[in-house]
Amino acid sequence: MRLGCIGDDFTGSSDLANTLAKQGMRVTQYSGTPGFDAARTVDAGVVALKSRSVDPREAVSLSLEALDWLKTQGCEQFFFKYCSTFDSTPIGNIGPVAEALADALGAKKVIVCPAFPGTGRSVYQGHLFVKGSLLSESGMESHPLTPMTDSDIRRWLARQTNLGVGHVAASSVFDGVDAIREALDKEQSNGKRLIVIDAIRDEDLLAIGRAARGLPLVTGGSGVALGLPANFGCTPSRVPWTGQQGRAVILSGSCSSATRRQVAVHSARYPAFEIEAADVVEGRLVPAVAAEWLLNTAGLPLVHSSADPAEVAKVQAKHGRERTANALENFFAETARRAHEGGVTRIITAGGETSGAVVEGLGLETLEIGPEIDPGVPALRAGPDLVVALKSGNFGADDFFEKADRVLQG
Ligand SMILES: Nc1ncnc2c1ncn2[C@@H]1O[C@H](COP(=O)(O)OP(=O)(O)O)[C@@H](O)[C@H]1O
Ligand SMILES: O=C(O)[C@@H](O)C(=O)COP(=O)(O)O
Repeated sequence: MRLGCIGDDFTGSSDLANTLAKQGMRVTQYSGTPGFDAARTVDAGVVALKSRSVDPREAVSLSLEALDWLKTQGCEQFFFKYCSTFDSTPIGNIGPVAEALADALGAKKVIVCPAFPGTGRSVYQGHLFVKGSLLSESGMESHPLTPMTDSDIRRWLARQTNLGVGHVAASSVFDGVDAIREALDKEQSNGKRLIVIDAIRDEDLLAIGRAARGLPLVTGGSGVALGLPANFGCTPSRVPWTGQQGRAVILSGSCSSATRRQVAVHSARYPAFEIEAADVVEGRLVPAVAAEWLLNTAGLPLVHSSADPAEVAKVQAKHGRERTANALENFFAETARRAHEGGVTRIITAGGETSGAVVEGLGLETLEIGPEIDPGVPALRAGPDLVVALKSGNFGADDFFEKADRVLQG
């Protein structure tokens, strides 16, 4: 293994794995830090953690454990993957984890770059934009767990860390690899260790990737990983895939705008079961009921709790943010387990936390990376009789669910 990656959620990890696989690396995604050695054929290992929304101390300890394992697998460079919308709170977890990894690796200048132009995320003058809106006006300001109310990544990150936060401006990035290296060195000599870099286009990310050659630690969205495989001699290639026949279901616990559109489009054509969060938290609706409905419903059935921000706020005010999230995540995990037990062979999930809960609930240890369904979302093989797609909240076209199932079938 040459590139060791730590993802702060499961959809994000598959997004990163997808980028690396398309650029020619042989990639495996692991659910949590494995208790076994990676296969010798793996070039890049992605340890998926559910560390985005936990206590910062837990996130640091999970990430350091993953780092230790990746080191023992022989990695030469490490990548910390977080969301292209920089999902975090004023106290973490991006800053604390990046700081701990930098200290553990003795990294003196660490790139921070959430840009992912393929999905409309760009960083300019240290500010993050999502499809033409500032991050704080993109809908992310009302995310159920990590509301992003400040688009200035430098300012937001500085609240989370004791390390100096620097910046490399677009003008240096446009001037190419040497200018980027010079700008990083300058920030380092000014005492800045976490350095936000502007990036607007894929070519910017490729240049940043080349400039990152030899740096022990790189952090960002999957975009900035675009240029890393070339540093290891890899070239873009077609990702092999054998499809999976059988029955499919969709589970969505994402309340992001893109998912809500996808849920609306899918519900107009296929059976859909909308669950009320309060029914789950208060125990009126149990997974057995949802699983039975899925197993008795033909077509491409969808179970979802993808409510709008006002409804989310209402249930959170009554039951608390964490309690509501945990109840729903456990609900989806158990529903998935029962559906798989009942013979389902293709599972499509929407939402990072939701997907993490489902993958852990199903006990899936490793995921092999297949072809891309929509930007940032690959098909994944979890075992001889199960394939999955883990869709990030704001990724995917409006007809994503139908399309995902076609790709999973092969
Ligand atoms: N109707 C709802 N009300 C409150 N919280 C919800 C509702 N539906 C889902 N959630 C919770 O909101 C969080 C959504 O996060 P996630 O699954 O990561 O989606 P996304 O990828 O869109 O951010 C999860 O913890 C989920 O359990
Ligand atoms: O970088 C991204 O945007 C994604 O890979 C990702 O991490 C999204 O997270 P969720 O929206 O919580 O699924």
